[in-house]
Amino acid sequence: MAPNPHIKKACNAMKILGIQQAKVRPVLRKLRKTYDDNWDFIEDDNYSVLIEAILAPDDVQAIESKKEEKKETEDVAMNREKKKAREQAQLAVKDQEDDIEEDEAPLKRRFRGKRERGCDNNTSLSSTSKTPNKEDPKPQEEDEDGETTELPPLKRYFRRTGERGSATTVHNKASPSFSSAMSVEPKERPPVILLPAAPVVAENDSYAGALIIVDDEPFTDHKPMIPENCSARALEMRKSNMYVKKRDGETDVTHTLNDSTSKTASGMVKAGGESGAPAISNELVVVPESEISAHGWRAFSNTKDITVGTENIEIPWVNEVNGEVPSRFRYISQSVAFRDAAVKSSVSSFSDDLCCFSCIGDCLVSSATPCSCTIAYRVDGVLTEDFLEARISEARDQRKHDFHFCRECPLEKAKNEETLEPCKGHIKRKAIKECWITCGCDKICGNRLVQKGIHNKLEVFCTPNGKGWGLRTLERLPQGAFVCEYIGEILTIPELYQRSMKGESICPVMLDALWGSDESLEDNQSLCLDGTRYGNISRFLNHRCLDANLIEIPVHVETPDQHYYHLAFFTTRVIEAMEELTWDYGVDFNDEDCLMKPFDCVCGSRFCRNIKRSKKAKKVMNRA
Ligand SMILES: C[S@@+](CC[C@H](N)C(=O)[O-])C[C@H]1O[C@@H](n2cnc3c(N)ncnc32)[C@H](O)[C@@H]1O
Repeated sequence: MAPNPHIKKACNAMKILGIQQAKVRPVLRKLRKTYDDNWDFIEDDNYSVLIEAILAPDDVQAIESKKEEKKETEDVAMNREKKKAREQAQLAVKDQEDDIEEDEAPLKRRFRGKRERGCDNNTSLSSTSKTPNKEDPKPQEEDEDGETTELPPLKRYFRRTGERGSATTVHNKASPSFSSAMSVEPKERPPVILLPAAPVVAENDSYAGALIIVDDEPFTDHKPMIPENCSARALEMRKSNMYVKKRDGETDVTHTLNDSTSKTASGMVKAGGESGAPAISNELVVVPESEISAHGWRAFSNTKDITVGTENIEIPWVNEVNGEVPSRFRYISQSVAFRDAAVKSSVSSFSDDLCCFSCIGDCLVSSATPCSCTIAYRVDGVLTEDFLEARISEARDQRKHDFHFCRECPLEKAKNEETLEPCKGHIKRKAIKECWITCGCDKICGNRLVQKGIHNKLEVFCTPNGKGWGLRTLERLPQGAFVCEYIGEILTIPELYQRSMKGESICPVMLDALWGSDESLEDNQSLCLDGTRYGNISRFLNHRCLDANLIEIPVHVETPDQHYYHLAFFTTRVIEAMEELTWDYGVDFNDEDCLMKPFDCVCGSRFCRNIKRSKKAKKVMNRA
């Protein structure tokens, strides 16, 4: 029988608190009986019922009535028992902490790829993933016991007195044991922030669940994080997660977990409940505040919309696997040139033959003049079957690959080696040309699809099989549908190499569809996109060898200059709701020169290129 995912989730949550599975399971069994298998109750409020029941196992019945009581008086702060339970749990964590070798700053850990632990999988294509059994391409199954050697996330982020690294202070009057476990008193206290590992989603509010400690910084800097029009409901929902520390005139006023009102000097935010005792969050992460921008904050805390309002629709993120949050990046919905890239978008550079000057209305439906731009879209907003099939077969069938070869390949030149290696070739790709403002048609024209942006319901989620974060659709998508564009910084190839040389994480996609067709490609014309620092949801798309459900197609919109184009992802087949979206990065897992840091592919495709196969199997694959 398949393991019950709720049980696994509960055990994982308890493991984070240092409570072993053996203790959890029997109590869970009791609770399930008591609650008629209603997991909502058990999972509510970060398993508070379960924690209580574990620490007072004979009291399940009492807990139930307590729970009801709590429901009635929604804002009454957590009762003593619960607080005690949490303190004890924190203490347990603290005790285990002694074994941990602390050798790097907590923030680094948070942002660095930690594929082994699930989702802290820095988006960069250059991080290393969990090493799977290369002989077994199957995505790694969730394995309860398989994680026993790993450190629970909570432990990793807590520091203790006297430890190295950036010192942090967390005052916690409500929970002395917790406080003492975390207090470090350096000569100069740097500002710190507590991140809730699993932020709360607030309904009808764009801000949710962040927890702030502002120290020695004007509070106004953090204003965007706590909108003044924040709803009472949102405040309530966050009360268990938000604490504000503020320098109030000459006095350093610390509003702590135990304060009756956590109120800023300006009176802007009241984080405490009516009872005056905000609950302690059991999944706090201490990070130096100095390294988190206000924008970064929004990205972390807003589970409801990772795009921070920049897209047509909200795109939530969820983590049902562990307590990690997505790595820091700035969300942008349009690519931006980093520095040297020659990207020219001017109306004057469009000659009449580059646009459908004489079209009227919608180019896809008006038949008076055949539109010179349209080649790919159908009136129902998807790619024509012929166009899509041709692109898929070009991409997947190596025999149909048509290559351009550069005289001096930008990729080879950027290596700065003594001898210039010959170009390895760039696949010729047919591009879509969309109508633009220079065309005669209307804005509603069906040949303006990619430029209108994302319109499907998508979600960023933590994959359960070691790939880190991924992107999935929340609705059924037809074949040939536009999903999203690869957005990032537009870099020249020399700029990309500079980043790579510095050891920076990079997540590049080459815009090389026309390299080699142009005899004299200048340095500032050989371009790529890097979504690491600035990017959109496409930075969460994971790789799948060959039979991915998305394909990337070049799209020209506002730049007749062919060196820069948009790279848009379309569905290769019907995709059901909740399916992960993937594309074939085109990585050669044997290429040691590859700019992208290698990862061990767990795509699960039977065509996976990262598996050592017998010659016979390879032949079969090539024939497929
Ligand atoms: C563009 S990012 C994709 C998002 C990423 N999973 C994250 O958590 O931010 C690319 C990185 O994801 C991981 N990844 C993507 N596809 C993978 C696969 N098929 N198998 C293992 N890791 C994968 C690799 O670490 C890769 O460097």
